[in-house]
Amino acid sequence: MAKRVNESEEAVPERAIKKAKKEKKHRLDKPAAAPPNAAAEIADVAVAKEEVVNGDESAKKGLSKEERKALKRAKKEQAKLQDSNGDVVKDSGYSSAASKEEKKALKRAAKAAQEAKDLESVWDASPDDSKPKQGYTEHSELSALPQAEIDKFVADLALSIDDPLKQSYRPITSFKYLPVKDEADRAPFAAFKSPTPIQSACWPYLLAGRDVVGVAETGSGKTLAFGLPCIRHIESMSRKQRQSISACMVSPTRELAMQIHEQLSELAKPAHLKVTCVYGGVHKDIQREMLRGTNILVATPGRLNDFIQEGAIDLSESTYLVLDEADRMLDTGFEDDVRKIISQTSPTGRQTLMFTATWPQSVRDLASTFMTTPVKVTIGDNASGELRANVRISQEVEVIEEMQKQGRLIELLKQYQSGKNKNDRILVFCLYKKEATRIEEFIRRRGFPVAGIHGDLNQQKRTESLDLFKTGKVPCLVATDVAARGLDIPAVKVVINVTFPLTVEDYVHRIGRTGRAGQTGKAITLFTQNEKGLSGALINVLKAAGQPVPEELLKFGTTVKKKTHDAYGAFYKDDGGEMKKATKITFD
Ligand SMILES: Nc1ncnc2c1ncn2[C@@H]1O[C@H](COP(=O)(O)OP(=O)(O)OP(=O)(O)O)[C@@H](O)[C@H]1O
Repeated sequence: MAKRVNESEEAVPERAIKKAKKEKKHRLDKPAAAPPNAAAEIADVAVAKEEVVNGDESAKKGLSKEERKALKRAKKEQAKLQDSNGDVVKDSGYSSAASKEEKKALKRAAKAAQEAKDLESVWDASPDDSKPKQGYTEHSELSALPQAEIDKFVADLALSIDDPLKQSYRPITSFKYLPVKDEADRAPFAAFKSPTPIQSACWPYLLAGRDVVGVAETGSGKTLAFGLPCIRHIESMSRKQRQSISACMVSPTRELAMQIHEQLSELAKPAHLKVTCVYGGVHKDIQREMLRGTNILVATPGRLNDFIQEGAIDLSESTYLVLDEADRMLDTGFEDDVRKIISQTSPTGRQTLMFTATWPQSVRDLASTFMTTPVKVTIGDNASGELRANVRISQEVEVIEEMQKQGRLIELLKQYQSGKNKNDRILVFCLYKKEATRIEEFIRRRGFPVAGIHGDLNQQKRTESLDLFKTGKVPCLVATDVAARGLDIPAVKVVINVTFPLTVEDYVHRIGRTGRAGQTGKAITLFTQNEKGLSGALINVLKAAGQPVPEELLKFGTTVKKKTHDAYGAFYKDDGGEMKKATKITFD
């Protein structure tokens, strides 16, 4: 069961505190005459705290200013309470003076120290000193916020955090609570008001060096959620450690890899780290040249494995591994490639991250085999990670006949791309490459400026089409599912699904190209008899997002069938590596 953050605060093990209390009880001659009062309690906590902290300066750093002060006060008090034999000589009245806040602060202090120890044990999986020693110190002002404020934040944003180690970090509710070495490190966030929910919930755990599965709606800032801690991870390394590729981020499509590369390069500027992108469909020579001095590698799996095989890339020192669109990466089409990649990364002390908007049951077990006690962060009142679409997208489903589709598409384009909306961006999805070519031609013939992106086009043409669409020079783009995941294209007003995708997960990603970064969006789906096997799953997605479910769709049935095709993932696997043929379905 997922636990809401901070709910488990009381459940933090305070073994050291208990031990100190026990020893103290033993020492006292008159335990019955000196029942534990607040003063003794506080002193005990202080003793325990000291026990935990003393041997470890870094743990001390885990305390806020307030916590340190409270600790000092408690220690002083304890000294007053004991004579040279260690016996209690008087009740100083501290119990009444000791405020609840101080007790709370001490508890948090003990917890912070314990967490520092726990964390160390996570990193101690690597016995040598060649791995980064990460640590996360909660900003003192964040620690000082009343718990009620944190609880409200968690409830309002529906953050759900399931942490087997129960570290219960407070979400980083504001950029000012983000630990930075230098104020310049905040520059990449200058345009943003506050961290998105997935960023605020994940950052503390990622900065602390934990493995994380992050599930949050499309367009919710997951790239920075895993990108920022990556920079910090490498900054915590010695110069020598940084000489190899320290971090590797894997993405299912070339365009998404390029986009991650672009964002990470911005983020890495203040730290002077080099980010390089390798993907299929272009000559290897230039990419090979670019690899020298790389700190962070962004790649598609096939090209990455090619380079590993020929010895141009060595991931043996990579201790930060991200699978973006993780469910896609772990599905049949990519699983073997991903296994190979993971087997090449550092076997010890590796931090493994998986991010996605959809987290089907079918990949969860496999994912856990690559991770160490991962924290699962889910956003959106969806602790179990059910399939959910972004609720700011209004979804319309029209059940029609196959032969009516083209006519209806033109009607929709006329409706949404005329008058003052002439330049509104519309993304049209098809299922097959040949279908995309045909639809693109059809739209062009009807007088609409249009571009296309799919696997039959060479990379230059794909990049060109995407640029034309991104910059608004061409307001309509026809795409296959190569464009379904991750692409962050500004102001896509409408997504039209001419043919439904193979999975409802892909549907959620396709429509997620609109309504990004807090904006609203619209998705129109033409649904035919041919896709009726997916009607149940689609109905669930519509209902969960509070969207209307047409009667005609209900007629197809509400049963959710198990995913049947192993080709999921192999379908648009599109990098330069060896292409694995889809096993059950063949595509044109
Ligand atoms: N804290 C923030 N506040 C506002 N906008 C943000 C913030 N962080 C990131 N963004 C912007 O939100 C947009 C979407 O981010 P991103 O592409 O990382 O989403 P995503 O969650 O990875 O989406 P998808 O699931 O489709 O891959 C980007 O334009 C990004 O610049």
